[in-house]
Amino acid sequence: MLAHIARRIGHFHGHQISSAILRRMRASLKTINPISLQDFSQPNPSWSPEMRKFYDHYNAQCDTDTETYENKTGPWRKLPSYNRSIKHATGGIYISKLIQAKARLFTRSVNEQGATFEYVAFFNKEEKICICLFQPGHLLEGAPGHVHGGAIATMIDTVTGTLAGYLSGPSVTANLNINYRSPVPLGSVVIIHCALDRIEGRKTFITCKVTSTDESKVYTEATVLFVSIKLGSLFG
Ligand SMILES: CCCCCCCCCCCC(=O)SCCNC(=O)CCNC(=O)[C@H](O)C(C)(C)COP(=O)(O)OP(=O)(O)OC[C@H]1O[C@@H](n2cnc3c(N)ncnc32)[C@H](O)[C@@H]1OP(=O)(O)O
Repeated sequence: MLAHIARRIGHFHGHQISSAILRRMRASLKTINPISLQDFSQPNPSWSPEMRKFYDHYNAQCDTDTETYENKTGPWRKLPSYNRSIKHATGGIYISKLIQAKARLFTRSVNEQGATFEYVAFFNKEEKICICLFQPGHLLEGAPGHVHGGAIATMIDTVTGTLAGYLSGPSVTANLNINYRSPVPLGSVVIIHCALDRIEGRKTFITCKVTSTDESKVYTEATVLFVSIKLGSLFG
């Protein structure tokens, strides 16, 4: 666990971060609470047998043991998912300390297991792709019995953004273009497939497709543009 924390402090999505930002983050580490380092993408009782089956399938093909962080062989890396983008970083971006203390990553802001965004993502560095198993919960309803389009957009933004971050460093979404092909049933399990299209200077173009687990049904297709930024610009 400690090695994992150290890796998270020195890197953002695998990219080295500047020493000034690092100093601020280290200073704020004094307040670290081990409980708050919970990885929310670990299996929990709300996961359906199908979600668990596909998690086991990809987890078995990972390059790092999820529990011990020891190396093994496999093309995938399971990405941990915390409830803050960059934990404990301080700076001028928050209106008040109260907001800073209460801020949570949107997809991890509801504590009730299974109610909203249950997901786990895996990254394949060699192929520059990311897949995410997503089980949308009952609080994400849009059309009756189906998932709200904004919730689907949120997950597409999150997973493509994660891939862009790993490939190009700190980036923000500049353009998100979505075609909704078929409604996603609440409580089902879908796979969000993301792939690098191209990188042009600061611009990273990612394509995305949401499908059923057997990939026979396409629910959603998207293209997303991320623009890389200096991490310091987020900290004032
Ligand atoms: C482990 C933790 C996991 C945590 C995992 C969590 C992942 C969550 C991911 C969520 C990500 C978000 O939602 S981020 C939040 C939503 N997004 C935002 O708030 C971004 C707001 N927009 C901005 O800040 C800005 O507009 C930028 C940074 C995008 C661009 O501003 P800039 O830095 O001044 O750069 P600028 O010169 O304008 O643009 C650079 C190049 O991009 C092009 N460009 C810029 N915007 C666009 C656009 N909308 N459509 C087409 N092209 C564009 C320009 O033409 C230019 O191309 P050329 O001339 O070079 O060819």
